[in-house]
Amino acid sequence: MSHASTAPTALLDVRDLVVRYGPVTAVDGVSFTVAAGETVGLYGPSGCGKSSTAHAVLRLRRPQSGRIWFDGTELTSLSERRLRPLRPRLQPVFQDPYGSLSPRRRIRDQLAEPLRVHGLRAPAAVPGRVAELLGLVGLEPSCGDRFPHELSGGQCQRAGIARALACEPRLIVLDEPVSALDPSLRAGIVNLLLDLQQDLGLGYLFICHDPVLVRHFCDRVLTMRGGRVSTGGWQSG
Ligand SMILES: Nc1ncnc2c1ncn2[C@@H]1O[C@H](COP(=O)(O)OP(=O)(O)OP(=O)(O)O)[C@@H](O)[C@H]1O
Repeated sequence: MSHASTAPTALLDVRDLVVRYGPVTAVDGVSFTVAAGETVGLYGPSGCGKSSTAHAVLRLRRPQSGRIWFDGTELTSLSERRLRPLRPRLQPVFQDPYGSLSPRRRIRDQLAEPLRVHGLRAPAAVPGRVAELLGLVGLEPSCGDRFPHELSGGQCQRAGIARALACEPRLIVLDEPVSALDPSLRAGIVNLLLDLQQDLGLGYLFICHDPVLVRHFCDRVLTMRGGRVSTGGWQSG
């Protein structure tokens, strides 16, 4: 049986992905899998195609070719309408902790929104779940009453992670989630992500250009260069 016709068993299965911007080929035939509970790193220098790969996985950008399977469903051919019920299960956490949240709404309301929109909790159970989410990411209950600009960068990134968790994801795409933070705060966020993965069995696709961090954090690392994944597993630099 050929690879293309093999039924995917991984949580995420990306095959022969190609992303172009006009004449620029940003991703050139990339294939990889992420299993439930596994962290796979996409590592490489600026411009090698990491974010374009992540955006295609999140369906923020349609690839020119290739197939992306998530939890047994092929995403690339799905209409927006049929993709909608899957979206909560596949969540992003981006580099800029303030940019991931709405500046004009209290954290509590931003955590409650996906619970209501996706029907994940009955209205009466929403405040309790919001408190639970704040606790899961190590934020004081009072943080729920604040606006993003009233939180530190680290607190704000925790709130962004809580918002992703509110959707009850199976896979989180972590696009440089600590690189905008003060170095003293990074270990706290990394350890939080590792603890959450252990407790919730999450799969992580971890986009990173820091060789030390990617090695520490990931079960497997794919090194990208010029839109392609180098063969031979881990390569430094
Ligand atoms: N919207 C766009 N329009 C045109 N070219 C783009 C666009 N986004 C990315 N590119 C180009 O695609 C290539 C891959 O970029 P991409 O952002 O995916 O790489 P990256 O590894 O994530 O880099 P960085 O770490 O700097 O974000 C680069 O040559 C980049 O200039």
